[in-house]
Amino acid sequence: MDEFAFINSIMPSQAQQPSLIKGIGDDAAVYKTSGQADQVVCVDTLVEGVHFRRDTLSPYQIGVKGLASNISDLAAMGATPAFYLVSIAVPESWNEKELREIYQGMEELAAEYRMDLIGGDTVSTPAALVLTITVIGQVERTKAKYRHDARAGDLVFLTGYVGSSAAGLELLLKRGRTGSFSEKELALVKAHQEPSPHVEQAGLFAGFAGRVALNDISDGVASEAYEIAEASGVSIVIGADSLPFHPGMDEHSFQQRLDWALYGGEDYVLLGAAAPADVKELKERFSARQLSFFEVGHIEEGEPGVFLRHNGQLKKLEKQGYNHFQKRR
Ligand SMILES: Nc1ncnc2c1ncn2[C@@H]1O[C@H](COP(=O)(O)OP(=O)(O)O)[C@@H](O)[C@H]1O
Ligand SMILES: Cc1ncc(C[n+]2csc(CCOP(=O)(O)OP(=O)(O)O)c2C)c(N)n1
Ligand SMILES: [Mg+2]
Ligand SMILES: [Mg+2]
Ligand SMILES: [Mg+2]
Repeated sequence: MDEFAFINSIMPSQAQQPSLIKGIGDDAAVYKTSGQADQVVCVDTLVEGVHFRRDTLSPYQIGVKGLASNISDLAAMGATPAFYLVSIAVPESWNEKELREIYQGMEELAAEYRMDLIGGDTVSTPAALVLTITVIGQVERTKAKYRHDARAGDLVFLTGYVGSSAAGLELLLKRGRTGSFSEKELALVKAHQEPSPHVEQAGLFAGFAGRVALNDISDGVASEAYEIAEASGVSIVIGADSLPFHPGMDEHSFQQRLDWALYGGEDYVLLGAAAPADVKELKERFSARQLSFFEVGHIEEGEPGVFLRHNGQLKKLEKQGYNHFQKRR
């Protein structure tokens, strides 16, 4: 069984509510309200042993990363975060101080975006700690950005470095979070532990009149590019030499950096596509705010697929990346 095939199998065939704009199939759901804004909602879970271990994230960082990864899904729709709800399942091995630290991590990030905690649930569990966060945000009516909006002729872009989180995770799995790291290594470790969701960037996309397709990088560039390709019915070509890597990865081989970027995931930067003239305009707007914007490829007509241009050759990539059910039957 495959995670994505499972999700497809449970997708309702039609909506009951006329206010629904987008249900399952993008980073978050979008629905109309009677006001000026459309509402945007999504939920994501962190599981001990799957998304973190006690030796990869501190309790504070579990809170930060849990909320950051959710806010990132709102950003991938062009939305501004507003509210969150937290469900926590706690095994006996976690004490009250640690739980408070998890909440402190969420609170500090929430304060940056003026988000309110408005509810949740607290239960016990026999084994691993599970943190499930629902976030709610808004976007100006009809301005949400979708994976299905890429067209042949578009340029493909990224709003930040890719591969850093996987590189940081590898360091953490080797040395643990109390290990010693050089300054460069620490930047990678932090990218894994405390990612910054691209909310300001989301605002620039939402405020842009042109068509933009967007997705955030949770499972790796290859997998997220496939999601845009499949949703838009297009073929994506990515230039290996155009992928932006953190200088902390300089001493690793190019192949290693490429693998981390394409298949590592958890970078929580935005991957998108827009027409060349619009990309030029977006680039200027990003530059004026001193935000990164990297052109990494283009869109062609054809069967949905993702290709990597490397050393003058074009290679079709597998839809590989982090897949929760990959090893199951
Ligand atoms: N168990 C589930 N039940 C209903 N919808 C789901 C379930 N799991 C995932 N989805 C939906 O499937 C889509 C893809 O999910 P996912 O790959 O987790 O997105 P993301 O990587 O942006 O978090 C989203 O629209 C999500 O809401
Ligand atoms: C201890 C540990 N092992 C492995 C990973 C790598 N990892 C776990 S989940 C994941 C993918 C992202 O999580 P997911 O639940 O798929 O987020 P979503 O796509 O729903 O946003 C990755 C790369 C990790 N973060 N920590
Ligand atoms: Mg996402
Ligand atoms: Mg998800
Ligand atoms: Mg995933």
